[in-house]
Amino acid sequence: MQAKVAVIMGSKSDWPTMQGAADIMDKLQVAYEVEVVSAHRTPDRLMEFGEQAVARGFEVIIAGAGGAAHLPGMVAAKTRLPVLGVPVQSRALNGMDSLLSIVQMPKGIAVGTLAIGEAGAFNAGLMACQILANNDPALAERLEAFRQAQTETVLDNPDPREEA
Ligand SMILES: Nc1c(C(=O)O)ncn1[C@@H]1O[C@H](COP(=O)(O)O)[C@@H](O)[C@H]1O
Repeated sequence: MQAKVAVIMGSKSDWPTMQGAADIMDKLQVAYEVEVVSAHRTPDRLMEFGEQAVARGFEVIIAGAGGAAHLPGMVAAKTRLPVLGVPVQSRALNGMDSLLSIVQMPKGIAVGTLAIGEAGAFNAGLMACQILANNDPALAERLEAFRQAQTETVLDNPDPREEA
């Protein structure tokens, strides 16, 4: 299946966080590719990735990075594809550095910034699915079913003192 989502990250050490995006895309049967690309450590690779992303058939890019997280903004600068930025939780500053590096883009180059950490990565994957579902009725159905099941789990377990 042609992967329409690219999940890129600044380092292998980001994978435990970025796996959240993979988890929901696996669940919703959306194909993706995963690559380490770093604006700082592999700048030429980043430029090449950004230049070739449309031709490779991607429709959404999820980019996770921690600390001085320039990757999402830089890849957004090189492609018209929507970029979803995931701030990876850094040890020194708890991810506030990552968040602020990603969220405050200059007007004219957009990055959709998600929450810090694995939940943000999961939601980035979910949002990628929501974008693709606009042109994929079968995926839209799977998304509706996922949302319905989530709602039912909450409604079926209203007592906060009991295990879900
Ligand atoms: N923020 C960036 C970029 C980038 O923005 O291009 N490249 C690597 N990094 C980040 O450095 C952190 C530490 O990386 P190491 O664990 O490899 O030292 C990672 O969270 C990575 O995303």
